[in-house]
Amino acid sequence: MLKPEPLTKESFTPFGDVIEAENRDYFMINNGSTRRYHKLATTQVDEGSGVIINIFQATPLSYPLHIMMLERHPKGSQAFMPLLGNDYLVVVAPPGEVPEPDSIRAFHAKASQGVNYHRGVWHHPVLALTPNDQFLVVDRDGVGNNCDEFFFSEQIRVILAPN
Ligand SMILES: NC(=O)N[C@@H](O)C(=O)O
Ligand code: NI
Repeated sequence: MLKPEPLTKESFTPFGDVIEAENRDYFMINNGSTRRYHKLATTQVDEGSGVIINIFQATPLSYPLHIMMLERHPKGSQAFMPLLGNDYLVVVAPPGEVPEPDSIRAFHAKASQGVNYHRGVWHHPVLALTPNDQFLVVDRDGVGNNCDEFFFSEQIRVILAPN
């Protein structure tokens, strides 16, 4: 059974960045009225591609969830930031030719935390916990395929239990 662990900058390092203000460095801007939590994550795109900003509106899958597939974006990073104040789940595996079932990890992301998957990191499509939840998504826009999907064989039973 795959149980989500708390999402922290340190624990997520093999997969990308955590976008959050809590306990992060900042400097003051706008004449002292604003804290700038600077460069919490960086976007990665291949030569000649651009970075776009989207909103994903997602509905929860049913849990416990049989993780049947993971995907990766070989040409660029992909960041998710919750917009409506809800926690969500993140399921990832390290970059590699195919995702290794034993290396799959799940994280419980707080509503104040975003994630930035580095290019090539295997991840499950967005896992909302609240109906019609919305996320700001920053990712790559360019020519060519930027989404590889990998489906596990029937015998591989990775079950995500959120609580
Ligand atoms: N396919 C798509 O745009 N969404 C996925 O990449 C995802 O990570 O949710
Ligand atoms: Ni994705």
